[in-house]
Parts: sequence; C-alpha cells; structure tokens
Amino acid sequence: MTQTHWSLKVDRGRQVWEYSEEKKEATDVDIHLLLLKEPGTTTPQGCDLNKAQTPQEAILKAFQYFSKVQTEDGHWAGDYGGPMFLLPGLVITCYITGFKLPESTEKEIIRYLITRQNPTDGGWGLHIEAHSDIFGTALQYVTLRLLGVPADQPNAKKAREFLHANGGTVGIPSWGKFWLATLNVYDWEGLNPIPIEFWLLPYNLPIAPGRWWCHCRMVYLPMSYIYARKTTCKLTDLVKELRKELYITDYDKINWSEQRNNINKLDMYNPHTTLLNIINSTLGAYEKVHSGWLRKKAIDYTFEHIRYEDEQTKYIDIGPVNKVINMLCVWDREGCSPNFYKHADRLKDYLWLSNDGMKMQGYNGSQLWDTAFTIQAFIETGIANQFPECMKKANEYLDISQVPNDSPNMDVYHRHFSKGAWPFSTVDHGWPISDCTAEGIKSALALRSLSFIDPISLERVADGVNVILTLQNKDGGWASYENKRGPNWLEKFNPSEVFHNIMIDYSYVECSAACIQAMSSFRKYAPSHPRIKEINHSIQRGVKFIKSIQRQDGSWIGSWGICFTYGTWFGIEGLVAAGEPLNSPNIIKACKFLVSKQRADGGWGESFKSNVTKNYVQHPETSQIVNTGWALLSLMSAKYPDREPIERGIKFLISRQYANGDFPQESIIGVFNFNCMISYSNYKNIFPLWALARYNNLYLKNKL
Ligand SMILES: CC(C)=CCC[C@@H](C)[C@H]1CC[C@@]2(C)[C@@H]3CC[C@H]4C(C)(C)[C@@H](O)CC[C@@]45C[C@@]35CC[C@]12C
Repeated sequence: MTQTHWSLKVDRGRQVWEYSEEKKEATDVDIHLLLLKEPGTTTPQGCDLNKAQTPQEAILKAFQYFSKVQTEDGHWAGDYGGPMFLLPGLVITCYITGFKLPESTEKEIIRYLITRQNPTDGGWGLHIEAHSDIFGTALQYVTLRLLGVPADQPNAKKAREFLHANGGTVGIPSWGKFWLATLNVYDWEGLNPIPIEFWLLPYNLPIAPGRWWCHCRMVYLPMSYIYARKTTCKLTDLVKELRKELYITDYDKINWSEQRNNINKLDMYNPHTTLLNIINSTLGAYEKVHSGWLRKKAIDYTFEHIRYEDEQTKYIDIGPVNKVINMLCVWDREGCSPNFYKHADRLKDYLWLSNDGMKMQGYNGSQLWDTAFTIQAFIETGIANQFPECMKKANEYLDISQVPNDSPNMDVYHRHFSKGAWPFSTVDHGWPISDCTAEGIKSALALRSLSFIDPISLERVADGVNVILTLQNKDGGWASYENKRGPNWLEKFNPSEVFHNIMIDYSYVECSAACIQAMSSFRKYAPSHPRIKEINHSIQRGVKFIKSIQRQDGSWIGSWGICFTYGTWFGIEGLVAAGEPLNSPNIIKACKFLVSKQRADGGWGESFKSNVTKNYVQHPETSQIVNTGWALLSLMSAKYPDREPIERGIKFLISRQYANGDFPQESIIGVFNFNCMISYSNYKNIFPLWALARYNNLYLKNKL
C-alpha cells in the first residue's frame, strides 16, 4: 500500500491538491500524478508488467492503464506547468497583501524552485527547459527569499552570483519590472508607462484594448490599474535586504528612468520597435501632466472590468497572470474583503503538485482539452465498449463542461458568444475557445458510436457549431478565443520583450483545422441541418486558408505545440476531414516533409527551438513519442502509400511503452507566443495510443 500526505481532490473539473498531516492511502491517480512509484512499475487493477509485443497488446495495455487514472469526475488531470514567471507573481501578491499560504504549500514551492534551478549557473529561465536569464532568476530568487530562504543558503547564494555576474536585476524585462516595483524593490520610474486612460478609447479606434488578444487585454487591464495606483509593498526589513541583494550598485544611486528600455540580452526575444519607443517617451511626458479627473475615471472604469472578469470566471480569471494581479487590485480597492478571499481560495486551482514540487500552472488545468483528445483516441481503438464506466464518466465531463450561456453585457466587456462553446479547462472558467469547442464537438459526436452513452443532444452540439461559425475570420481561418479584431501592425506595440504575437488574436492552423474537422463531423450526423449551406461554405473558406499558410516545404508551423509536427498534423487532418483528395499536392507535400524529418530510430522528435526560431530543429537527443504520434497520425490520415516509415514509427512507440502500459514523460511539448514552453503531461498517454489505434485499423484490422 502506497501512502501519501498529498491527494488530488476533484469537483466538476476543479483540481485541488490537499495536504493531510497524517499519511493516507494513495489512489491510482495520486500514484500516477506524483510518481509515487518508479514510472512504469505501478499496476492499477487490470494492469500487469508483461511488456507488449504487438501493436494490439500495446493498445490494450495503454487503454487499460490510462482508463485507471481517470479522475472521479470523469476527466484526466495532468501537470500544466512549465513557465517560470507565474509562481513569483502569486507569492509576491501573497506577501504584499499579507495572505499566508499553508506551510505545506510553501515547503513544496521551495522544493520546486530548488529542483528546477540550473545546477551549472544557478539561474532559472523563462520555462523549465530554457537557458537562465534575469527574468527567471531574479523572480525565483525573490520568491525563495519571500518564502523564508535565507540569503546565505547555497541555492540563494548561487542564484545571486548569477544575477551579479550578469549585471544585476536592472535589465529585467518589463513584466519583471512590474512585479519588482509592486514589491518595492524596483522604482516605478524604471517602468515605461502603462497608461490606464487607454481603456477609455472608443472601440472603433484600431488600437482600442477591446481589439487586443484577450490574454494581452486581461493582463494589461489590472497592470494598468496597479500602475496608475502605484500599489506598492510596505518597506519591510526583507524588502530593504532585497534592494541590496538584487543589484550590483547602491539601490538609491540607480538612475531608474534610464532602465525603462534596459533589457538584458539574455532575456531579449522581441525587441521594442522604434514606434513603440517613441510612444513610450510621449507617454512618459504625459504621465507628468496627466489629468487627475480622467485618471480617476479610468481607474473606476478598469476596476469595473476587473470585477466583471472575476465574477464571470468565479475568481479563476482567464489565466495565471491576471489571476494574481486582479487579486492585488481587489486588495488595493477593498482590503481583505469577502471578494479578496474568493480570490485567495481560487489560488489553489492554479497550484499543481508533481514529483518536482509545487508550481503555478499556465491555466487552471487542461481538463477539457485532454479529456476530448482521450475520448477520440479511445474511440478509435475500437475497444471503448469494453470500458463502459470510463466512457460514461468521460461523457459526463464533456456534458457538464459545455458553457450554458453567453456572458451578460458581452459587448460592454468585449466578450464573444460563449453559449454552446467548450472551454480549455472547466465550465467555471468558462472562456470559450475555438478549437476547444471543436474538440468538444468532435468527441461528443464520436461518443455516439457507443450504445450505452447518453449522448449530448445534436441541438447542443449545434450551439457549439454556431460559436465556431461566428468565430471564423475574414481570412477564412480561426483564431483562439475571439475573432481577429485588430490590424497586424498592432504587433508593433508589443511591449513584452519576451513573447511574440501577443497583441491580437491571429488565425492559426490548429484552431482552423480543428473547426473544419468539427463541422465536417457535424454535417455527417446532421446532413439536413438548416445551416448546412453555411457550414459547407465555411469549411471551403477554411480549407483555402489552411492551404494559403502552408509553407514552401509542405509543413505548417505550430503555435501551441512543438512544433512543425504539431502544425502539420492539424494541417493534414483539416484538409482530409474537409474531403480534400489524398493525392492533392498540398497533402503529398506535407507527407513528404514529415517523412524527410524521420530519424534513424524510427521516430520523430523536435526541439522547442523549432518554435523559438520558426525553423525545424531536431531534438538534441532522441525521438519523442508525442512528436512521433502526431507524425504517424498525419501520415495515416493521408493514407501515405509507403508503409515502411509508418511501421518504423510504430515500432519506436512500442519500444518506448512501459510494461504496465504507461509511457515515459519526455521533453516539454507545448508552447505559447513562440518563446514560452508549457507541459502537457497527458499527451504521452494520448497520442502514442491514438497512432497505434489508427495503425491497427488501417493495416491489421485485428479485433482486439
Ligand atoms: C499573457 C501571457 C503572454 C501569458 C499567460 C499564459 C497564456 C497566454 C497561455 C497559457 C495557456 C495557453 C497556452 C492556452 C492553452 C490552450 C491553448 C490551445 C491548446 C487550446 C490552443 O489550441 C489555443 C490557444 C490556447 C488557449 C491557450 C492560449 C494561451 C495560453 C492561455
């Protein structure tokens, strides 16, 4: 019997890691997620340790194992960590507001930071696999110190040495400057202005915030509030010590206004444009003369939007960055009010425990996303009917996660329709996403092949299709949460230095292909639906868009996964689902591209540098099971005529499967804004299984 202090509690997708003083018996889910036993050695009921020899055995074992680590409420939970710039915001907010995290949580956070420290140079980077930089190192250093780690503790000392050897913290990117200024260890003069009056601009101006990508909008909303209010931590003894530790010169002698555009070269990925620098200087001058009346009006206005976002998401908020800044805003406005405590309670939704310690996730989980893919992979095996309880629970999760209504006063708060959409994580979060809605539709329809399922009605599926239809952009593609609302040149104002493409929501191959697939599937189930003409037309436009962004070499670049294998998987599946002939030049070229990237070990493996550089970069070590899964799914979807590369890929996957049916966790596989990587720990169980299932159906046709 395996014992644990920590156990995952779930409720309608909400995930909270609970600590108990006394050790309790660990569930299969806890053992799987916390790696409480050597990976590959656990045997939940029905699993054994006889390694699979054939594709069919591999499928059965993979299904059996993964079905046993489904949570009680029907979803698959996993680690959605990776970025290193999130946890510091949470800890700094707790410190400033005086909200004390439980000691058990603090201990696990410290363990995480120490585990993830670069042992060679003592720093941290933008994400767990990135090179060390100032953003990562200064923020983790501050976090350790706020959690009580003394300055002379070896890990802290080493981190400080890294900072000092690289010029100190003055050259931290703007989001780091923001957090340090709130903590009172960076002067507000050292920041370019974050003008709150912007929020009062009318929507018909192309630069109005309502046109920005929702993540950018929802981060700069509370940031501009805090900047306007200059919400700053008290000058405690620890703050005074940090002022000494972070810099190589005397804090009081730093020329702060000269630091506004000082970004360390280790951190720089997206340099400011000249236009942005000119605007920043102008805004700097405006700051000195701004109207007090207008500022107050803007502060009240932004707080009303912050409150709306909090209430619509039950205080989860759209993402980890605005989550904690909104919490700070509520504290600034109301002190430790009931709303402040609603925020504090939802911090738990972002804190994820794993074998490396406790981190802040990039979202409140990836529940719906992972569950929708799992359902589709399971159905494609042809043996889902042997797992009725698992499939029924997955269907229930899908059912309760569909967003029931539009948000109130959508226009005022710049929200898109959400009735009928699926979110990425939970219904409480509720922000609709194009491709999550698409995967929700695809999996809801796929479940209809199982006689024991009480399926989601076609009316409700049509509500999802409606959201997709409304989200199609003028270019024929689909963006992530909303339509593309602003011009491309808005990107010239991107102030973030570390991310690409944050200003507006662009059309992506992933989102577009998923929407095409969902509508193609829907028209099979509802061929005489009143909107069928509209759907057909939308699919055609989508196909044109996908073809228009295919690269010369036949690939598509991925924006949310690493990288070309991910994008190309979507590109091919989208075209095939729409009915594109398999001998079309687009499909042939895409397959050729994939085959040209196959490695000697039979698999495919990309480095995260593919995303960063926007060119295919082979993984420095070996093939990766998830990249291999995507490449194989693509080739088989296109019915690639040569079976040999496919067989080599399948052999590679089987060779990597553990004897118990689980698969190893390899390199990080997700990404956002080209430069920051994010973990999808369930992908290792989903995509190899899905590829094996397709292989069996295509070539072996063996009943399992
Ligand atoms: C505001 C910034 C720059 C940082 C905060 C992080 C978030 C922007 C991103 C963290 C999770 C992301 C990646 C989110 C996750 C799901 C994807 C997707 C797989 C559904 C994809 O296909 C569409 C875009 C995603 C919603 C994502 C957007 C960006 C994040 C929220």
